[in-house]
Amino acid sequence: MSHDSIASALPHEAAPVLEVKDLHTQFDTRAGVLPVVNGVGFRLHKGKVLGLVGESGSGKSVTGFSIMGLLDAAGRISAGEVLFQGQDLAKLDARALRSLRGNRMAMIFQDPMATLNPVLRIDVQMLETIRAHRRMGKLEALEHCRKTLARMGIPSPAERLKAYPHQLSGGMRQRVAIAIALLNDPELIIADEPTTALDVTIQAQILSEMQQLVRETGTAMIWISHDLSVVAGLADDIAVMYAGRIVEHGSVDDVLDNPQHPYTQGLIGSLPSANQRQRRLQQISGMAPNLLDLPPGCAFAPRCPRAQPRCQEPPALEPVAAAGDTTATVHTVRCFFPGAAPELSRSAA
Ligand SMILES: Nc1ncnc2c1ncn2[C@@H]1O[C@H](COP(=O)(O)OP(=O)(O)OP(=O)(O)O)[C@@H](O)[C@H]1O
Repeated sequence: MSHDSIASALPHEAAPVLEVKDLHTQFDTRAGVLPVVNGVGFRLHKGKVLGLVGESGSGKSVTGFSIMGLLDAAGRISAGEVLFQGQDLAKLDARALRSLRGNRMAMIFQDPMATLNPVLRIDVQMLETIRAHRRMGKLEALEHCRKTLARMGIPSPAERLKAYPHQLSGGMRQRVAIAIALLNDPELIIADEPTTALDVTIQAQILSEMQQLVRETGTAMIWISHDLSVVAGLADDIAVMYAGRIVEHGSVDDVLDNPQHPYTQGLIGSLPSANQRQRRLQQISGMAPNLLDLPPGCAFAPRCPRAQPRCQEPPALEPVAAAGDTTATVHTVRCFFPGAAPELSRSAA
């Protein structure tokens, strides 16, 4: 039984906020058609955080852009569905997508200046975001802006509202960009490595604020990161991407305590840990694949210590154990030879 049929057989499952089905995204490049997302699928429920992880170039950001309708002119969804509250976003035109973004769904970028306009005061930018999507008197809207900045841990929000972006520190700018994304109470947030450029203490504060926000508002969130340790503390589920495919998916506990795919095990093995002096940092040998020349079977096989002749065929995403009668995400792995590597689990790290 495939993962999809198991997931749809779960009893009394609430409708997901987002369901991505067999998503394929390509770019036209000079060298040819680049297949960047190659059959990604998952469900995301209200109040849940999915951590999308993988090495640079694995297709995490393009998955986020595809969902949000933010692909540039060279990119397109070539197959699949992106069901947001049941509506297929892949079929909406640019105008309809624009009206959903900043309103019912929002994206947060690594660089806050992708959101902020350098020549406009913060209050002007925030008020514009509110006015574009809802009716609110100016005083009420300003109060809403102040509260939203305060919610993101910004001190003296009334003063910050009068500032220009360059008058704020990098961490503060990112908090403001996140506050703008939150202004209209989105049902879905996609955060693309928003804390990667910040120092670790500010990163930890923002992660904890985001976690609280999800608990309070029930927003569903995708947190994109190359860093498993960041998503470990924040996400409910993890999807590990390699060469545009999900190779392992499940709850944080399942994926980190019982990783089955050699690639997930490699990512966990490369994490620095508290007892690092007793354990050598491991590397995943070899290079990420050339997307223009993907192997016919498992894309990870050329780097995989467990590869066998059968890996010339493409493995499907299959459940690790028989699905129980719970609504928790079924732990799945895309590998013909999955297996535990207990010395690499989070508890051993
Ligand atoms: N606009 C584009 N045109 C052509 N190729 C693109 C475009 N955007 C992304 N790509 C290619 O798609 C692949 C995946 O990129 P993506 O940004 O999704 O990776 P990622 O997993 O998010 O990595 P990173 O953490 O480095 O951002 C890369 O090979 C990249 O070069």
